[in-house]
Amino acid sequence: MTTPALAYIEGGSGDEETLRDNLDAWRRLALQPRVLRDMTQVETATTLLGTAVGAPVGLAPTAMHCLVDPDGETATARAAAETGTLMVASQAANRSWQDTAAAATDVLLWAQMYVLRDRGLTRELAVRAKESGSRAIVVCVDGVAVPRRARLEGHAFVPPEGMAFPNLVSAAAAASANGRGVDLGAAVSAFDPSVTFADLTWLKECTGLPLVVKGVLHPHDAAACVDAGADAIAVSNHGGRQLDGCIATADVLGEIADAVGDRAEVYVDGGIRTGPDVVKALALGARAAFVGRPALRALADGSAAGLAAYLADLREDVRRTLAFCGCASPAEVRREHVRPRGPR
Ligand SMILES: Cc1cc2nc3c(=O)[nH]c(=O)nc-3n(C[C@H](O)[C@H](O)[C@H](O)COP(=O)(O)O)c2cc1C
Ligand SMILES: CCCCCCC(=O)C(=O)O
Repeated sequence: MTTPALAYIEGGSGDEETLRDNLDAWRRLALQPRVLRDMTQVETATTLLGTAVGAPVGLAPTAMHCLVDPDGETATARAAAETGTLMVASQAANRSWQDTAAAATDVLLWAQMYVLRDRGLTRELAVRAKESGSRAIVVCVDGVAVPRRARLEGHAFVPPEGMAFPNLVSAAAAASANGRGVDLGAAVSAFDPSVTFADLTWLKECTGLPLVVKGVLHPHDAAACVDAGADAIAVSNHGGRQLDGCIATADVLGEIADAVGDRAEVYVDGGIRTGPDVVKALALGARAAFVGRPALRALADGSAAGLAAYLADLREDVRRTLAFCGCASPAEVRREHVRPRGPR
C-alpha cells in the first residue's frame, strides 16, 4: 500500500481527537461480571433486522477495498459469508453491489448510500442495490461537509488511475465508462448537504427495504429518524473522520438507545476492537457493533482468509466475554453489566 493510501485508511479528521477518543471511551468503561450462572453453552448468534448472524458484530461500510486487496469487496464478501457476518457494502466500493452479492452464496449484504444531489440517480442506485440482493439500505448522514484530513495534507490521496466506483454512477455512465473516472472530490461533492429527515421517508419509499440511518450522535435526532421511518440507528462519527472534536460513540450510545427504546434497532461503530468492547456496546443498548479499520487491516494482511480468521477470532472473544459476564447469549447482556471505570 502507498503511504497516502495508508494515511487515508488509518487517519481521522482535524487533530484526530475524536479518532483517539473513540478508542479511549471504550476503555473508560468497565464490565461488571456476574458469576455462578452455568456458562457451559454460550451462544454469540443474534438477528439483525430479522436476519440471523453469527455474532453481534458487523463489517462497517468502508470505501475502496481494492486499495488493500486486488479482489476488493468480493474478497470481503467471501470472508463475511464464511463467518456468518453482516457486510455493509459502501457506495464508494470498487466492486458493484451486484458482484459483491454474487461473490459468495448466502452473504448477508446491506448497501450503504448517501442521498445525492441528483435524486433520480439516488433512487436508481437504491433500486439497483435492492435488485443486487441488499436486504437493507444504510444511509450515511454525516457527509454534509468535507472534512480536513490532517494526515493527507502534504501528500494528497488520489484513488489509483482506473479505479472503478460502480455504485456511484448511473447504469448509462457505467456502461460507457465502466464506472471509472470518479475522483474523490467529485464523488464527495455529489453528496447532498441539504438532506433532511423528510429525505429518509422518501428514500425508504424508493425500495421498501428496511432503512438504517448511520451517523447519528444525538438522542433527539435518533428519535426523529425513527419517526421518519428508520428501522435502525447506527451511532457513528464515521470513525473520527468527519467532525473532529465530536463526542465518542461510547459516550452517547446509552442515551440514544434509551431515546429509541424498542422502536428500532441501535448499532454502534468507532473504536470497537475487542470482544469486551462489543459486550460493553451491547450493555449500553446496541444490538450489534461494527468494525471499520480492523477489517481493512485483516484484509490487507491475509485477503479473504485473513479477514475470516480475524472475524472468527473476534467472535470467540465475544463468546468468552459473554461467559465471563455470566451471559449465555447477547440478549442476556444488561445495562448493569457496564459502569464507568473507577479512578486509576
Ligand atoms: C478507510 C475508510 C473508509 C470509509 N468509508 C466509508 C464509506 O464509504 N461510507 C460510510 O458510511 N462510512 C465509511 N467509513 C466509516 C466506517 O463506516 C465506520 O464508521 C468507521 O470506520 C468505524 O470506526 P473504526 O474504523 O474505528 O472501526 C470509512 C472508514 C474508513 C476507515
Ligand atoms: C470515492 C468517494 C469516497 C467517499 C468517502 C469515503 C468515506 O466515507 C471515508 O471516510 O473516506
